[in-house]
Amino acid sequence: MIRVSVVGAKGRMGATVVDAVKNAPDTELAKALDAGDDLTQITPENTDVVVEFTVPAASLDNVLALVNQGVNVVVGTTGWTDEKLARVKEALASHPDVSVFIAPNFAISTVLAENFAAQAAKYFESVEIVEMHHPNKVDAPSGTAIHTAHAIAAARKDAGMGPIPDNTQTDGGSRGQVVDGIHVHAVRLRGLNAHEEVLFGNPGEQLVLRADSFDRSSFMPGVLLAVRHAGENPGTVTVGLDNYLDL
Ligand SMILES: NC(=O)c1ccc[n+]([C@@H]2O[C@H](COP(=O)([O-])OP(=O)(O)OC[C@H]3O[C@@H](n4cnc5c(N)ncnc54)[C@H](O)[C@@H]3O)[C@@H](O)[C@H]2O)c1
Ligand SMILES: O=C(O)C1=N[C@H](C(=O)O)CCC1
Repeated sequence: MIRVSVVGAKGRMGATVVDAVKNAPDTELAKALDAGDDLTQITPENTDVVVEFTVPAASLDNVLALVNQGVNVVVGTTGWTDEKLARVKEALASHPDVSVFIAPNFAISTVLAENFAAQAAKYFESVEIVEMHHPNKVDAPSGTAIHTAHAIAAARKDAGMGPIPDNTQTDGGSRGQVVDGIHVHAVRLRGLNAHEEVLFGNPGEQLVLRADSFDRSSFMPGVLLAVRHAGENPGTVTVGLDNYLDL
């Protein structure tokens, strides 16, 4: 049995992970901790891997503490930047037996949509991203949309494409946030969970890639997949569930 601890266990995602870990045939719950709890309770003696779903402001410190305690970490919290990733790599250099895995999105549909978007990117002049989430979400744009924008921008750059055409002369904020040259629009609407559309355009044609997570259960197969792979690449940080899919 894989012994899994959950940090952020009282949150929407953390509580769903606790149930998934209890119900999977090959995992068992070790510790379930939330804000204010002492993370030093989690040790390699009681835990094989920690799943961390908290808030962007707390996640880096949690991951650093857990790495320093010698346990593998699977992270779903958003807000990761190159600077934060560099801090994790630095910590792993002193703990070469530990691995960290971060996924902006654990839903298979969304991971596939992002992969398809990266493939489509070089064939379309225009692209914009619309992400739509429940109104309790604290960050915008979503970590997934930022990750998708970077993947599309990298594919456009590899293909030697120039800037996306846009003759907007005045913008009162209505064109969204520009991430790596790509406009990203965030919708917060009661009734939604987590949804993303990537709109591609050429003269006379459009391609729309859309992924919908209607329920948090959509993330659990991906979380369990990452848990089962935890520790495979010790001393490294891996980003993206696509690393564990046959794409
Ligand atoms: N990767 C994915 O597939 C995926 C899916 C859904 C949500 N998310 C992300 O996961 C994060 C959590 O989302 P949520 O909807 O569960 O949020 P939430 O607000 O419901 O839960 C966050 C939990 O973290 C706890 N917390 C806050 N600070 C803490 C700390 N320092 N130590 C321990 N626990 C702490 C809070 O008390 C709360 O219980 C967000 O960043 C969200 O964007 C990622
Ligand atoms: O509900 C959330 O919050 C989600 N956050 C992630 C993001 O910001 O991309 C993944 C989807 C759900």
